[in-house]
Amino acid sequence: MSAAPVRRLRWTGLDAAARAEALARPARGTAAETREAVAAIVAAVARDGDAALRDLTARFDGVTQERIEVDAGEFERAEAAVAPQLRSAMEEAAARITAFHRAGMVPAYAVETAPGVVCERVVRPVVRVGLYVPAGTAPLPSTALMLGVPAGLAGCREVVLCTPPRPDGSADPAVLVAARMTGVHRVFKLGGAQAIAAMALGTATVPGCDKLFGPGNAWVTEAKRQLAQRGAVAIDMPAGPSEVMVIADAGADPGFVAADLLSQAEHGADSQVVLVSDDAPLLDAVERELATQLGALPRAAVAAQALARSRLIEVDLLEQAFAIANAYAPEHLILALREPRRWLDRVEAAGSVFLGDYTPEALGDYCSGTNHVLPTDGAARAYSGVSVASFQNFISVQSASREGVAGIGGCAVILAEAEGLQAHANAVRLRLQPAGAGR
Ligand SMILES: NC(=O)c1ccc[n+]([C@@H]2O[C@H](COP(=O)([O-])OP(=O)(O)OC[C@H]3O[C@@H](n4cnc5c(N)ncnc54)[C@H](O)[C@@H]3O)[C@@H](O)[C@H]2O)c1
Ligand SMILES: N[C@H](CO)Cc1c[nH]c[nH+]1
Ligand SMILES: [Zn+2]
Repeated sequence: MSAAPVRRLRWTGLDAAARAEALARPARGTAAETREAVAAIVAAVARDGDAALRDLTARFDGVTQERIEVDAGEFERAEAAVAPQLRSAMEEAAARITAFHRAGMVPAYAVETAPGVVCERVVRPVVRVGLYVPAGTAPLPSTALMLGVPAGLAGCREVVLCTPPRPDGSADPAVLVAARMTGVHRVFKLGGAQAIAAMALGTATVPGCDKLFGPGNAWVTEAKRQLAQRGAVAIDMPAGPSEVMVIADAGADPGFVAADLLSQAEHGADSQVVLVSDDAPLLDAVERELATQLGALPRAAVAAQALARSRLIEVDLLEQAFAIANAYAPEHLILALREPRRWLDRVEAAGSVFLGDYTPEALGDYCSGTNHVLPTDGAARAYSGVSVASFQNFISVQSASREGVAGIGGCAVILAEAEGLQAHANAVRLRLQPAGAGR
């Protein structure tokens, strides 16, 4: 397969409108069509529960389901089907994901903010969580690790996982092994918007969850958005089609850069890959490498479609590249630069950053230890990737002694009266009276 023509742009020559257009994510299919299709799927699941799940799975996955939930026999068959080498790679990855995520756990704390007044924050797991593991174009057992490990560290009481069925009606064995490895309690063979609706709304078979996690295609992401918007469930973040932006200088290896771009392009036709460089010869060399490497990929057809919607941007100065990256807020940002750490302070919005020529994004996808469930579509401006905290609630607690309220109560009374909220003022003032005075 020959390389798809990747759009090449010179930043300096673009006016404001052309720059905005250059950084806009291309519309996926027709967005309105996706919105309407998802609304209909959600309405069907709300109305008909399991019957709708069976219909929709037949329609979109081509599978007629007797049983939606994975049973003990299927888990056993999965354990037997997964090669020992794959199992130990998953164990190795899970250990590093655990190490990184455990180190980032936020502790409870307490502060005496005034004599006799103690303010605390205690940490509790979200009780029932729903994980989505994609398996449309490729089953992603690594996503089961990325979600299962932090859910386990948080101590969630019920961890439910949905993943699309294979054509024979079974779930991907490696996804099942990863689910078991991380302590997931129940697995359902459901994909797409119907899986999200089932976990958000609950059906006779699938328990309704408090919060949903995980990436997915346009239907999955839109279902999460719609269900969160109507208050049916909380969600982690918008985590849609994969994206990578590479900022490369003249010293970057064009082969490495092309390989990193293709590694995200192969996820799906709607993946976004963008290269920004201050070196025209590097951009030329990457274009040539893309053509060569693409031809050898089994998923060349998918990657070529993604490349056709992506771009190579030439800038005058690397400073401009960082302004572009912060405006675009990519899911993944690779700094293929000679002194990448020196530039890190300039990064304001990105899901995950990869420093230097020897840190391919694929390491973060699988086994460096960081999470690969990350905000897409510019959501990295305000959202962070999944962490243990995503699976926790942080509850503030305070206690004041009689002396404590005596010390700070006057402050509350003044503020309450300024807001015209007399009952608030009374609730404090009553406690400021000497013991037994009029009570
Ligand atoms: N942002 C992240 O953190 C992150 C991480 C991993 C993967 N991803 C992305 O996740 C996505 C996975 O997508 P996928 O498609 O391979 O798997 P998926 O599991 O997300 O979607 C497959 C499901 O989509 C449903 N579907 C298919 N066609 C449909 C239609 N016409 N109408 C309604 N529903 C339909 C089916 O029910 C099917 O089970 C990719 O885009 C990948 O880039 C993102
Ligand atoms: N790159 C994806 C996140 O955008 C994660 C992934 C899973 N497997 C391979 N890659
Ligand atoms: Zn990937």
